[in-house]
Amino acid sequence: MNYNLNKFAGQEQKISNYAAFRNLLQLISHEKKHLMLALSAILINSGLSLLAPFLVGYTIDTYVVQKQYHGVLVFSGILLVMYLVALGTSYLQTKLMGSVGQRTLFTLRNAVFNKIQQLPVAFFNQNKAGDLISRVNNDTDKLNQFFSQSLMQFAGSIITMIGAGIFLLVINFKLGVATLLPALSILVFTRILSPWIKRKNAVSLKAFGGMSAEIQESLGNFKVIVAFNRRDYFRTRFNTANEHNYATAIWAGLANNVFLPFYGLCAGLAQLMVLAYGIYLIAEGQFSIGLLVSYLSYATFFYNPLRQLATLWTNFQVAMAGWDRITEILSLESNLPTIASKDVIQDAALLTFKNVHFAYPEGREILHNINFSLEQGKTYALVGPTGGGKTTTASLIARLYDPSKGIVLLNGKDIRSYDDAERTRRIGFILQEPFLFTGTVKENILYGNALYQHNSNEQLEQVIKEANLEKLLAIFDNGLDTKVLSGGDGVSLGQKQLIAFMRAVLRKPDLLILDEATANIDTVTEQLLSEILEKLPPTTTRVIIAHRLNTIENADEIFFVSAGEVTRAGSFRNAVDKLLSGESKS
Ligand SMILES: Nc1ncnc2c1ncn2[C@@H]1O[C@H](COP(=O)(O)OP(=O)(O)OP(=O)(O)O)[C@@H](O)[C@H]1O
Repeated sequence: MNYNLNKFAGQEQKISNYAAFRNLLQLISHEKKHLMLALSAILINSGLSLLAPFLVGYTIDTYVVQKQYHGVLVFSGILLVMYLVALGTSYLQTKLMGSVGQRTLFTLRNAVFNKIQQLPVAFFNQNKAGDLISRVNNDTDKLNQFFSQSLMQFAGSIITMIGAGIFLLVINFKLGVATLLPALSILVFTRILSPWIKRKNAVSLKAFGGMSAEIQESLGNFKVIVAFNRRDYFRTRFNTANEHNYATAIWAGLANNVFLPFYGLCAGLAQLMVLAYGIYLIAEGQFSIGLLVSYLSYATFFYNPLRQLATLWTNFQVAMAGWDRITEILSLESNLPTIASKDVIQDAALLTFKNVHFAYPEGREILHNINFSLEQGKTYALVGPTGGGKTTTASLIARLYDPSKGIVLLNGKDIRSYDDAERTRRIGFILQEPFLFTGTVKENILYGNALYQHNSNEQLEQVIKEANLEKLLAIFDNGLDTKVLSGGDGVSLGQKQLIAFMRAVLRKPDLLILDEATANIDTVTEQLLSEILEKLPPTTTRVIIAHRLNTIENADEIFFVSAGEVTRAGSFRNAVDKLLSGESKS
C-alpha cells in the first residue's frame, strides 16, 4: 500500500458542495442539543433584526409624520428591548458554537493522531513529520474556525436574507423583484468560482505543510547543520518553502476575497434601484416615506448578509480543503492487519522465513526468496555489507513490514495472526537508532511494559537486579530518576543504547533482536552486555546484527546478508572471510 499523502494532491474526489456540507455536519451531529439551541438563538436574533425596520417604518408613518411623540417614545423603548434581546441571543450562539468548535477540534485532533499512531512504519517513511504536524494542528483548526465562527452566521445570514426577501416582495412585489435581481448574478458568480477558491486553499494548506516539514527537518538535524556549516543551505531551502507558502497564501487570500467587491457592487446596484424606483413610486403616490425607509433597510438586510455569506462561503471552502487533507489520513488503513489464525504448521523453529521476498513501497525488491529458521534459545548473527539488507530482514522478523511474497512463521503460525500486543511481547527489537522520550530513565525503561508500570523504584531496582542489569543502571548518575530529553542531549548515544537495551530485556521477549545495539558502547560495557545476554532465560533466542566481529564470535549460527540474499556463513572464520572478501570487492 502506498502511504504517500502527497500523491493524493489534486486527486481529491469531486463531490458537490451540498454533499461536502453534509459531511461536515456529520462531524458535529452528536452536538444536536447545542446546535438546536444555537439555531434557536440565531432564529430569534434574525427575527428581531427583521422586525426592527418594519417597526421603524411604521413609527415614522404613524407617529413621526403625525408628530405623536408619545408613540415615538413607546416604540423606541420596544426597539431598545429588541436590540438588547438580539445582543443576548448573539452572545449565546457565539458561546455555544465556540465550544462546539473547540470540542470538534479536540475530537478531530484525537482522531487524526490516533489514526497516525495506528499506521505502519511505511507511512512514516513516506511522509514528512512537519506536514503531518501541520495536518494535526493547522488543518483541524480550519474546521474549528468554520464551526465556531461561520456555521451559525451562515444559518443566520440565510434566515435573515430569506426573511428580508419576503418583506421586500410583500411590501411591493415589482420593487422587490427589481431589488432582488442583482442577487441572481451573485449566485452564478459564486457557483463558477467556488471550486477555484477551494483549489487555491488546498494548494496553500499543502505549501504550509511543506514549510512545517522544512522547519521540522532543520530543527531535527541542527547539530549536523552546525557541524557542516550548512545554515545557508537550510536558510535557502526554508526561503524557497516560505516563498512558495507566501505565493500560494497570496493566491488563496485573493481567492477568498474575490466575492466581496462583486457582492458589494450588487448591493450598491440594488440600493440604487430601490431609491430610483421608490422615489418614482412616492411621486406617483403609491408609496410612503416610511415604507421607503423600511424598504431600504430590508434591501440592506438582504445584501449585507449576502456580503457576509461571501466571507462565510470562502471559510467553508477553506474548511473543505482542510477536511480533504484530514480525511486523506483518516481513510488510511494499516497494511499490517491481524489475520485469522490458520492451522499451525509443523515447525520446531521459533521463527521461520519461507520464500520471503520484500520491496519497500515504490521501491525495487530488497530481499529475494529468503529461507531460514531461528530455533529457541540460540544466538544468531546477521552480518554483511552496508545496505545488504540486515535491518530489513530484522524488520520483517519484528513485523514492521509484511513480505511482498512468502510467509514468516512465529511458533509455526503465520506472524500476521498475532495481535500487536502479543507479537511485541514475544519479539523485542533494539533499533539501530534508539529513541528516548522526555522523562526519566525509569519511564523510558518501562515504556510499553505494563508489567512493572506501578512498581516503586525499590521494587523496580530489584527486578533490574534479577535481570542482571544493575551494573548498567549504575552507569546513570541518578539511577532510575536520571532525567532524559527526547532530543537526546544529557545522555550519550551509548547511554541511550543501554536504556533501549534495558527496556527490551525487561520485557522478557522470546526473541530479542539487537540491530547494531552496541555500536556506540565501549568494549568493557559491551562485554557486560554480552554477559547479560548469556544470562537471559535459556529459551530466549537472540538475533544480533553487528559490524564489530567480536560481538558475533559466540553466535551459534551466522547468516551472511548481502545483495538481498541470506545465506548460512558456516563457522565464524568463514563469515569473517566472506565479509572481508565482500568488503574488498565493494
Ligand atoms: N525505508 C526504506 N525505504 C526504501 N528503501 C530502503 C528503506 N530502508 C532501507 N532501504 C534500502 O534497503 C536496502 C537494505 O537496507 P538495510 O537497512 O536493510 O541494510 P543493512 O544491511 O541493515 O545496512 P547497514 O549495515 O548500513 O545498517 C538498502 O539498499 C536501502 O537503501
